[in-house]
Amino acid sequence: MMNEAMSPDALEAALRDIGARRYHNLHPFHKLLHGGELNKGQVQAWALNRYCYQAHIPAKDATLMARLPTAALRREWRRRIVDHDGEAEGDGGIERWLGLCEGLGLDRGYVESMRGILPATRFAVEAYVHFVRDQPLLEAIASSLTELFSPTIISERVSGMLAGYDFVDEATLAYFNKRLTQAPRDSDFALDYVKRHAVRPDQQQAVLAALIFKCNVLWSQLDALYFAYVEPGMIPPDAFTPDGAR
Ligand SMILES: O=C(O)c1cc(C(=O)O)c2c(n1)C(=O)C(=O)c1cc(C(=O)O)[nH]c1-2
Repeated sequence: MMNEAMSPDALEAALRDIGARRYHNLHPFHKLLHGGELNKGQVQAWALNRYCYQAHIPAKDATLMARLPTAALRREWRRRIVDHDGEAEGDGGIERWLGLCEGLGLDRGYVESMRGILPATRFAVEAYVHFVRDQPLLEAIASSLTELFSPTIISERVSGMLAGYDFVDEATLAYFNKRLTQAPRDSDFALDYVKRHAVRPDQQQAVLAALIFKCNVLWSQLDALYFAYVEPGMIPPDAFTPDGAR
């Protein structure tokens, strides 16, 4: 534990160092996904499970927004909810994620029901929602900072998947185009907030821990996918089975 406060820039460097060592671009499942080395069933399993994450993000952001003290902060944060839910039926990131799932041949109703989600996916996603609901606001905001690192992985993913899979095209991956502008806008705001408000050493250690927690939320979802659909291939009862009965 450090006893002295870091400068805002040193704090940013420490946050970025966490991303460099723990962000989910480093996970073996992502390396397979982006390298074109998975089969269609494995890519379907990824999209299906990630739907659970996407679908919970607006709930997470609504609980965070409820605790923001000013109209200016709430206005800023509410854009995230609109980005995911859209302004109208048929619009927004969740809809685009469903489009990705359908483009991969999954049934929309099956995806939305979340019946085939891995138990560990659900636990990880719920842990994130509960963390943001229950922890101090500063830590809740800091937990979104994985998005600082997402533009790089999204670019790698889109080019890797287009090159690697004949069952994927640009329309299927449309979700990611918007994220390339939304994520930097959101993470710039959150980073600025954290640098201005995490001034004491205990606050700085808490925001670093929050980012580590969030990296673990993302990492453990990929562990579960790897264990069920790559090796040793242990699919839990009632979870999605590629080409199998649903
Ligand atoms: O494709 C990715 O690897 C990736 C990563 C992350 C992230 O780092 O948490 C998010 C997203 N995508 C994403 O699409 C998204 O909407 C999102 C919201 C959040 C958040 O914590 O509020 N993270 C992410």
